[in-house]
Amino acid sequence: MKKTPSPRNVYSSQMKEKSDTRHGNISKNNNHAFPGLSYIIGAAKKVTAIFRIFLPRRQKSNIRNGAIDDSGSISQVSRLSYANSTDHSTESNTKSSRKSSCSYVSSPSSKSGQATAINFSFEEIYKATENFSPANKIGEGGSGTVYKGKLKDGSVVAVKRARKNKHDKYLLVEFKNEILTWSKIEHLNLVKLFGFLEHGDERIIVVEYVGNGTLREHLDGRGGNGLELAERLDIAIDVAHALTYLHTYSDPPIIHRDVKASNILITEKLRAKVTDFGFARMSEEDSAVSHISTQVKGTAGYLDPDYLRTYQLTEKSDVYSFGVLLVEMMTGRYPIESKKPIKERVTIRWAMQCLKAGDAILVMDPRLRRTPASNMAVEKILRLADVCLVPTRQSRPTMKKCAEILWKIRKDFREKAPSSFSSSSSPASASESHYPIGDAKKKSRHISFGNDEGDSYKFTSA
Ligand SMILES: Nc1ncnc2c1ncn2[C@@H]1O[C@H](COP(=O)(O)OP(=O)(O)OP(=O)(O)O)[C@@H](O)[C@H]1O
Repeated sequence: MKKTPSPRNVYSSQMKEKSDTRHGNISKNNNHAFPGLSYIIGAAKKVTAIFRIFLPRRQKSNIRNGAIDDSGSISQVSRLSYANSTDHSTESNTKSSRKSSCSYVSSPSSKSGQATAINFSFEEIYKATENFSPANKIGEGGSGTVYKGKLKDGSVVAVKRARKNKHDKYLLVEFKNEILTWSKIEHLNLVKLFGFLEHGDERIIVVEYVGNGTLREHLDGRGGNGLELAERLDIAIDVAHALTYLHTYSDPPIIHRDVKASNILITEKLRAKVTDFGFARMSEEDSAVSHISTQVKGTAGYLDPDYLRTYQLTEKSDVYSFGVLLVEMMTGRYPIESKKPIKERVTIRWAMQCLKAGDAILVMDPRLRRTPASNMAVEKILRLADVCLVPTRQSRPTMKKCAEILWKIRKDFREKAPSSFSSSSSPASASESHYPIGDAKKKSRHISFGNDEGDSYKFTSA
């Protein structure tokens, strides 16, 4: 177990903040015993030909947008890790087609189950994206710009080009961390890494293209018509599977640290793939180490308060973020709604209060069709969210348990509303009535998920 410094000291005097209000990512560095060093070095040793690791030497707080204090108010804070510069000059590199300075790799088509990532050349990347043609631009994130590309073997890929910042070595550390972590991952519900390019101040990641927008866009109705409950349940289960794989079946276990609706990409069949491993952390080799004391990173509104308080990172921080995500999926709201009345601003707080008052129906996304079966399913999903969100991490379920509970909810919902799973599903109409939710008054944290016959999953929190 790592020795943890006093969070108070770190907060009071050793954090620097910088502002970028577009994003909500948070990164707070505890550098007293910065285990990132040992982690990166350890991980680097394990991979045969590896990156030269640049270790952070200074302390900083990296918070991209709003953080919530105990009273639920939002303070403007920022993130340093990715720079503001939009300098994407291609000229300096257009003549270069040499391989990048990172040389770890193998073929993306390898079936060995080993980590795979191609070390792309500039030439390949330029060809794939037609010189980063604006016509191929598909998105812009806190870390840079994303382009659609086509590799010479015909694979369609997303090319993520990091924003340049020569002065911030954290960018490089994060980039290398992302490649190292991502290259170890292979799961249907996780976006696959194809390769990377790192040379000078140019940092590019090439990943599987998932072309149907983000979950957040779907919830906003920007892609499709807002997702039916059955589709949301399938997506929640996909995310639970992805996180179960990372926590339980990947070697070493991986904590994603930035689970949020905009990091979940949706396929044409409305299934989910989790992306973005910029903040992910691998657990130490030593299985006795159950948590890591580290920089606090994540996104405002999704961040585990226990992690913020103690700097101890465990997989239960992802479980907390997953709880926030479930609430987001059931309500359609963002985790922080700064334009709503005060009591509704922090969506999880508002939703959980309504749930406990027996009014889960009030928080249900107005786009969702109201039926007795869907009302019941939403209530059960919110109860699962409630246990994911308990303040003490030990009391939260594992992701595997969350997946099992969601399967059961889906099975019951399918039995009660088979038509919800057919193609005839349509969004709620304003005229459809609201049905009361049965058993909504349960206030105990000891909850059961199951059918009326008592066939249930139980989870008891503290
Ligand atoms: N693999 C992909 N396939 C298709 N589109 C993608 C892919 N990855 C990202 N995008 C698109 O690019 C946008 C920006 O993605 P990116 O991961 O850089 O940023 P973000 O997750 O929104 O922000 P941040 O990096 O600050 O968390 C996404 O919202 C999505 O629309």
